[in-house]
Amino acid sequence: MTDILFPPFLTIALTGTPGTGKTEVSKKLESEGYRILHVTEFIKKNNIPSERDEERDCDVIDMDALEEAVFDYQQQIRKEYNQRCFSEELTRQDFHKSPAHLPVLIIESHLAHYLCDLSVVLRTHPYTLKDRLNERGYSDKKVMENVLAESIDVVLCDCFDYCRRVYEIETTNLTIDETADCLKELIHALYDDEFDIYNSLMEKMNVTAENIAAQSQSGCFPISDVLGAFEDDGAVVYEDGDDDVGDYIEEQNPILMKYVPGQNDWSELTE
Ligand SMILES: Nc1ncnc2c1ncn2[C@@H]1O[C@H](COP(=O)(O)OP(=O)(O)O)[C@@H](O)[C@H]1O
Repeated sequence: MTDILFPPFLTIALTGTPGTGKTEVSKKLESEGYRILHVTEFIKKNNIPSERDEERDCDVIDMDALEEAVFDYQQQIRKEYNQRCFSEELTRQDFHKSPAHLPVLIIESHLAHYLCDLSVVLRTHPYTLKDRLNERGYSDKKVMENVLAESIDVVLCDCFDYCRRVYEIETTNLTIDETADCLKELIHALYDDEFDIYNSLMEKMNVTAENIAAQSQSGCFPISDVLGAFEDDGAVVYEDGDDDVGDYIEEQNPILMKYVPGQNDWSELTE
């Protein structure tokens, strides 16, 4: 029962230097029913403030405002998901049967790793990236800035500063569909892995369906409320921000895994 009442809802960043395929790959997943938040569209829709940097030919976003708006959005879809999960009595097995049943939101943007603590970085060989960005009509300066950033792992290094788990998919010799397949394989395995960690935390804290039922009519409420309630009873809560489970396993990290087609076994993510 506990898994029905408390499915962890994962938010995963799909990040990478511009031109590495984030938009195309996420659109492919979206067409199959996965939940995707495209940050560029989200910024426009929610009127997130930004300033134009003419010299670098880009917009500088107010990250605090973006973070707040994304957090509100996550809360909303997490609540919708929990209600659905409860009313349809979804089980752990169901989560993998349809993308709509999987409690995962993918945030797609070169800024996404500032908003999540799990990230997947798409990588592309700088020569290939250069061609793609030229085709996009970027100025020589902007092409070089991005190609250099890809060469020296700028996004990857940022991920290590901001995220507790980091995965790379080398896409240079993959098609968009193949990259999307790698990503799907990874997020399903990652979800199972996080689920096990989450359950072990629940067990440690003696959070059972009976305990929860005693506290809530519906069984649908934010995990922070539950953790708070058990903390009042003397339970130890690993907390540093809003991701309690994340902090619990923080000592294992940072972890970096690279996707090698045909060789990865995502079922053993933590090893
Ligand atoms: N794996 C790939 N193979 C071939 N072309 C790709 C691949 N990934 C992306 N592209 C092409 O590169 C360009 C940039 O892709 P896009 O998804 O817009 O990147 P991003 O969102 O990371 O900036 C597009 O024209 C896209 O079709």
